[in-house]
This record gives sequence, structure tokens and C-alpha cells, in this order.
Amino acid sequence: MPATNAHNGPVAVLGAGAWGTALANIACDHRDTLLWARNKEVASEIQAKHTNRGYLPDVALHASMQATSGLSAALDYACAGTSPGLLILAVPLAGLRSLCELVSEGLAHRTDRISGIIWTCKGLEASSGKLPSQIAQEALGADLNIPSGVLSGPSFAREVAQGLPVALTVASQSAALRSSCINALHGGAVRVYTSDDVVGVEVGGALKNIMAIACGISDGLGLGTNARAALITRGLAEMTRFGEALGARPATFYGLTGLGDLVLTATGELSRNRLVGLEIGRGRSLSDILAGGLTAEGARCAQAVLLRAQSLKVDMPITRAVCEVLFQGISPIGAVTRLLAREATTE
Ligand SMILES: NC(=O)C1=CN([C@@H]2O[C@H](COP(=O)(O)OP(=O)(O)OC[C@H]3O[C@@H](n4cnc5c(N)ncnc54)[C@H](O)[C@@H]3O)[C@@H](O)[C@H]2O)C=CC1
Ligand SMILES: O=C(CO)COP(=O)(O)O
Repeated sequence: MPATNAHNGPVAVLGAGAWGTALANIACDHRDTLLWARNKEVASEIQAKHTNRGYLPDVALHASMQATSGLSAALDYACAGTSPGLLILAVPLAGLRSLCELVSEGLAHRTDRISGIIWTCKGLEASSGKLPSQIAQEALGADLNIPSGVLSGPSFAREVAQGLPVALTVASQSAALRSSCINALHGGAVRVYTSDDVVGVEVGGALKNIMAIACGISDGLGLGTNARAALITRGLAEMTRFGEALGARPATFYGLTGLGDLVLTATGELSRNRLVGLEIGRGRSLSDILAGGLTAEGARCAQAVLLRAQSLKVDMPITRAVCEVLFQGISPIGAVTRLLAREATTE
């Protein structure tokens, strides 16, 4: 089991889907690590067999990985090291608020035992249009006062779990937390870069999912690679405009969490958001595609982004077209025709 020293507290990953399991597997190389699954059977399988076949078939997990289905046991684990522990929240955006509320309750009176909280979700809250950092701030409560941040970047869980190379970015206002995250994840096939532009990193992760749906629709319609390249490039411009309006740095969008994740998700066959677009382009309905519980956060996020963009007075033609197709009954080809028919403009 890895040694624990003054800079090396335990890691508890909360959420045992594909990404949480892959991240916990990396952390096991560096620190004592426990994975929390809300589902008892999943926790038992990880603990007993070191597999999570429902999310990462054919992957043998680290023999030292601990697992539990008790959230309080997971928080106890993170707090019980000789130095403060790191929490990584790896649930989808829709579960972030409720999980943060539970974490806040569970950590009361022992916040000094946690060095930081990192989330990995990509999206804006459907009901409020808020970013993950705003949700976490509200749900954890101002009194908790634990450094926090976001981990993002182009990273299909399956490839990461197979040990293939990957580059990620951790963004936080806290230099100590950025270092702690590097300490927990960087090394071998995994590179972790740092940033202090939390808003830029979160906006990139959220909006690339919408652009991936747009590219999937285009490819599903058979519109060709020129169309896909145009959507990626103009999608990046749209992401950057929206981010700037929220205070993000434009340069962040040319990094791993913007362009990097956009290219991966818009073109990679493992992307669930791209798959949604492909299936829509081939004529299936959104409710049918999502009926099996597919985690594709771009669909919900598109509506939240469009609403927020309207109040910020930012033009988002691709996001609007995706919303028209997904929620307003406009046919995919009709939306493409409308996009192409807009006035000519400067790049
Ligand atoms: N799969 C990937 O390659 C990557 C995913 N992400 C992001 O990480 C987040 C998680 O994604 P995945 O692991 O792929 O999703 P997933 O669908 O594979 O797993 C989600 C897990 O969260 C659990 N969960 C859902 N709501 C919950 C709640 N309210 N409380 C507790 N547990 C809850 C589910 O039971 C499941 O175990 C998403 O926001 C995704 O965008 C980020 C980078 C890569
Ligand atoms: O965010 C991801 C890779 O960085 C995963 O993308 P999907 O959610 O579209 O599968």
C-alpha cells in the first residue's frame, strides 16, 4: 500500500461510474484510495473482485483499491489519514448539488481533515444555469471553507483505465490544492496541468458536449468532414464568447479543457454526446436515446446555456440549433438549413 506522508493524505473518490472508477484507479498508484459507489453491489464487486464490469468491462482495477457504499464511511476514510485527505466528486452534474450537501453535513466539525474537494462534472445546472463551482459553493456552504476546484480535459474513461496516455487540467484558486491533485494523479501515462481559471475550465467542459452533439448530428446526416471542421471551429468561437461573458480567459479555450476536449468529444467514437447527435441525425428521438440512462450531459446543458446566453446577450447559433432539434421539433436538416442561411459575417 502506498506510504502516507505530510503531503500525501488518503483519496476518496465519490461516484463509481466510468470516470470515478478510472480516476480512483490512477490515484491508487500514488496514495491510499477508496471509491464510494452508491450502489451496494457495485461497491461489493470492486472490493471483492477488483472489477466494475457495469462501467469498465474488461478492466482489472488496482488490487489496493478499497470500496464502500457508505458515504459516511468514505468521508471517515478521507479524514482518517495522518495528513488531510482529498475528495474527488465524480458524479454527473445532476447529482453534484445533492452530493455536496451530504458531504457538507458529513464533514461538519472536521474540515481540517480535508485538504480539498475536486469535481469532474461537465455542464450547467438545468434549473438555474449555474456552473459546478457555483453549485458547489452554495451546497457545501460558506462555512465549510475547504479549498476546491475542477478537474477536466480530454479523457475517455475507458482509455485512461487501460493505461493509455492522457493530459488533464486541474483548476483552482488554491495553489495547495493544485499541488495535491498533481501529487494524487500525475505520473506514468497521466499528465496533470494546472490553471486558476475555474470558470474557463468549467465552461469549456460544459459547452464542448453541446458541440459534440452538433457534430454527431452533422455526421449522422452524412454532411461530410468539411461541415464537421466548420462546426468544431465555430463551436470553439461560441464557447469562447460565452466564457468571456462569464469572466473566463479566452486563452483557456485553446487549451486541453477547451479545444482539446472539444476535438476529442466531437470526433471520438467513445463519446456519449457525439453518439446522441449521431442517433438524432439518423432519425431517432432524444427520449428513446436517453431511455437506457446514458450519461450525455450536453442535451440538458444546451437549454441552460441558451437561456444564460440570452440574458448575457451572447449569440450562440450552434447551441440554438441543437436546442431546436432536441426540444422544438425542428428537423436536423431544417436546423442545418437555418444555420447556413444566416447573414454573412466576419470571422
Ligand atoms: N466517462 C468519461 O470518460 C468522463 C466523464 N467525465 C464527467 O464525469 C462525470 C461522471 O461521468 P461518468 O463517470 O462517465 O458517468 P457514469 O454514468 O459512468 O457514472 C455516474 C455515476 O454516478 C452515480 N451517480 C449519479 N447521480 C448520483 C448522485 N446523485 N449521487 C451519487 N451518485 C450518483 C451513478 O450511480 C454512477 O455510478 C460526468 O459529469 C462526466 O461528464 C469527465 C471526464 C471523462
Ligand atoms: O468528457 C468526456 C471526455 O473528456 C466524455 O465525453 P462524453 O460524456 O461525451 O462521453
